[in-house]
Amino acid sequence: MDKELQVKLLPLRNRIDSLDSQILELINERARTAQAVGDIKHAHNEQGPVFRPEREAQVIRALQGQNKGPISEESVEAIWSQIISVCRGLEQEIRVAYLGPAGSFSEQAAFEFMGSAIVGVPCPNFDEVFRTVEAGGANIGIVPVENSTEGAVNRTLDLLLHSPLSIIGEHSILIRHCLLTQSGTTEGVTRVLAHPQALAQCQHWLGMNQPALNREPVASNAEAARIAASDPGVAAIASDIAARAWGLSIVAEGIQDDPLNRTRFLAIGQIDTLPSGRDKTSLILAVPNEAGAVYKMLAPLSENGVSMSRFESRPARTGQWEYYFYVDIEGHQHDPAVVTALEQLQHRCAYFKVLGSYPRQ
Ligand SMILES: O=C(O)C(=O)C[C@]1(C(=O)O)C=C[C@@H](O)C=C1
Repeated sequence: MDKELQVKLLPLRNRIDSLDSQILELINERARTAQAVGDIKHAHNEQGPVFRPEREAQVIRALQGQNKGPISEESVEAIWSQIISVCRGLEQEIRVAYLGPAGSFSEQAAFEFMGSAIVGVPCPNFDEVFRTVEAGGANIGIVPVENSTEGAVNRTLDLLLHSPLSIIGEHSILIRHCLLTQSGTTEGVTRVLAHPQALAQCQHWLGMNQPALNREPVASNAEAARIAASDPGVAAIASDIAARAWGLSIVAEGIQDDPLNRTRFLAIGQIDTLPSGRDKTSLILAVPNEAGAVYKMLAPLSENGVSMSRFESRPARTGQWEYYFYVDIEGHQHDPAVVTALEQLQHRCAYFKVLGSYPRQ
């Protein structure tokens, strides 16, 4: 390196070394303090959850509020999610279940939401994610609930209906699909495998660029990558992370029809999340199949100034054109306006379930 450049850089690098030493000492002090918090939690209630989603959201939002830059608010979130993850991991080993195998978007969402200091529990399907968390094999589950191109993930909605678990958080990620094969070309390839949602999200691109490939649905994109890794006649639609995980080559990147394709994931668990100051509450409702019933059912929300941010319906499978309505509202179920609205709403519904309140992303 040029001598003059070295002379200029040296004091700045020395300063960075000294700052890093201070940051390291402070992070370790923070970790020891979190361990002390953990000791108190364990002493008070052996089964008590170490993971407090509302507290983590408050810590990050407070720091974003104090941040004077030049680092961005997203960077504050990324750095402190990781610091908190490590502190939490010292308090207790946190197991997180999601749809595997390695390299799935669910895995990406799990590690982004919970940080790297977790033990991943990949599951073969969404039912198994719920079952694993319900049975205590994992503390948290991560499941997709909606995609910006394809809409609701119906299996997740159906599982939420009967599960005793609560929604404790949400996290959305950008979905970038790639076409993957062993060779990096589609020569000799006859089939393309992917999760049905991914096939739907790439249908236009496939029609224009790979019309000869037979499209076949499988349980997950990562599963498609796993199969492609052992069969040169198979292409998979999956992430670049899956390409690395399964030793595949990328034929084409960003093949989803919508370049801003996002999927929102829910964190599910057995925790009663407290108000964080900026929350959402998810409900499942049903009313008899009568004129104006849905309108009447929802009136208590607007009457109490509670905003609805999502409304989705699923057939109740009674053969009577009856539906379950999946409704997200702003606020926490303990907020006074929400308490009143939910009390009134419950009286108008044939079915009423609070899926949980959790910090808004
Ligand atoms: O405040 C707590 O309850 C902690 O356990 C500390 C801490 C943190 O590192 O800030 C870690 C885990 C919890 O999910 C919330 C916050």
